[in-house]
Amino acid sequence: MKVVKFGGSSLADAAQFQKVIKIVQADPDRRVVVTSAPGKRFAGDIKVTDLLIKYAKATLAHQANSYADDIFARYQEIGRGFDVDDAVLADIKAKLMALPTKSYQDDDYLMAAFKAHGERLNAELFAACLNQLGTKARFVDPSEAGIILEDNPNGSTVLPETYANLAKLHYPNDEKLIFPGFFGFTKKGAIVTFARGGSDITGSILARGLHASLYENFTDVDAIYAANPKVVDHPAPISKMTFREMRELSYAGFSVFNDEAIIPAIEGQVPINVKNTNHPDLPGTLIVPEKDMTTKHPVTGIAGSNRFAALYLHRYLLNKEVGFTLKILQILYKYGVSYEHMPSGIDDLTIIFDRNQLDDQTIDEMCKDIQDTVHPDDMEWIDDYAIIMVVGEGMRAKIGTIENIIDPLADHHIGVHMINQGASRISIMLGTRESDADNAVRYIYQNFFKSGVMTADTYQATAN
Ligand SMILES: Nc1ncnc2c1ncn2[C@@H]1O[C@H](COP(=O)(O)OP(=O)(O)O)[C@@H](O)[C@H]1O
Ligand SMILES: N[C@@H](CC(=O)OP(=O)(O)O)C(=O)O
Repeated sequence: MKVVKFGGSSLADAAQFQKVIKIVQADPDRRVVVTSAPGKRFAGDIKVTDLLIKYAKATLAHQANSYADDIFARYQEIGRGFDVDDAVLADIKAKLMALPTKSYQDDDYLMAAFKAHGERLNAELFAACLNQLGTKARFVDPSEAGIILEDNPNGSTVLPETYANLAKLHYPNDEKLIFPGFFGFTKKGAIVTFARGGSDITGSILARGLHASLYENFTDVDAIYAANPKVVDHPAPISKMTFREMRELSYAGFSVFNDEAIIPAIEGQVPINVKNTNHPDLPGTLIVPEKDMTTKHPVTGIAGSNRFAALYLHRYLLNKEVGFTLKILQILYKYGVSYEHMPSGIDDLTIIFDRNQLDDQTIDEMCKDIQDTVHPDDMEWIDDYAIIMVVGEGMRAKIGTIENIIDPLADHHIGVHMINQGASRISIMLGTRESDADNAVRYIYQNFFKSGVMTADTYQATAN
């Protein structure tokens, strides 16, 4: 049995729905389908999830608005394209209109419930379209399947009982089960969502919980490429990579697959196949537990992400001082802030944060507290910090990779603030200024893939 997930770009309108339905019908093993909310139809379009966020904010601000009509228009266009029953569309409209009238634990839970309706209504509509075309399908609510998540409304994680519940779920041979992605329920029954891009996580949880033989993840690119195609022109496609490589690359900016979504697949050892809805016959990228790696090709991919900020601290004899780091960690704990990395030198420490979890007021108060508590000689908040991650299982056995990463950056006068080739032996992490990040990815890519180090063609040939 295969679990198959379709992203927002694959379900953006009736024409895309048509392609997805053909894919689902083409393979009887595709028995469990996960849908995202309708995504962008063209550059500059707005995803339904983003419209729902605006709708929630307007509701919280008691502002009159027409977002429910705008959102409904997206579903109506799709439903009309398949002649679905008027009652199905009327039900979608009623659910959208009713959202502001329901009661919620607090504003964050309201936001989660609004957002979740993007996938919920799309899954209901998708099931209706399949049935209309004669393919038996049933919408499955996450509460019915027992997808139980932590009490964290907009960045939740799965609880272990979900897997015990999924073990009891029956999936018949003659009926497709259609699950909405992105959300689940708390033990108290409130809707909570994963972080943005979290429909990938739902697919992965179902693949693990239902012991799928494959998790197919359909999107709008032919493969996962060795660099983001929006940064590097025609990057080399990756035909096969390991779970660990994907985890590191998605963490550092390969947004094609959510970084948390890899975890359930690893736990269940379910291979993932990322494929293109618009070219379903192409093989895409296969993500597997282990792969054969020749030492000739150290790098699989290069990712860059601007979502970071850093706090740099300098104090002489830092290495001799007992409890310096502990005091800082206690301050982070007090503000409920987690850190991503903490590279250090003899007298220096840099703490790298995910900028998305911090507001300006928290940064000010936290920095003041650190200043007053540990009295550093020098302290700097770097708001425009980027992380570049160069990843490849082949790096473990290859000496000299670091030169091929650093040299092109030095040649182009790109400052590197941090290099970390620590615990993970399959990646090297660099810190740069945000404005340098895209160029850093381009120059490193060129050095490995376009010069004598490795070409896109030889890379593909060996990866196959
Ligand atoms: N290394 C990469 N390879 C392929 N796509 C990438 C990569 N890095 C970033 N992307 C982006 O990820 C996008 C697909 O992810 P996403 O927009 O979340 O799709 P979906 O709507 O299917 O969920 C691609 O269109 C591409 O712009
Ligand atoms: N619709 C949600 C969840 C998601 O995973 O979407 P997509 O598959 O379009 O990335 C979002 O936009 O965050």
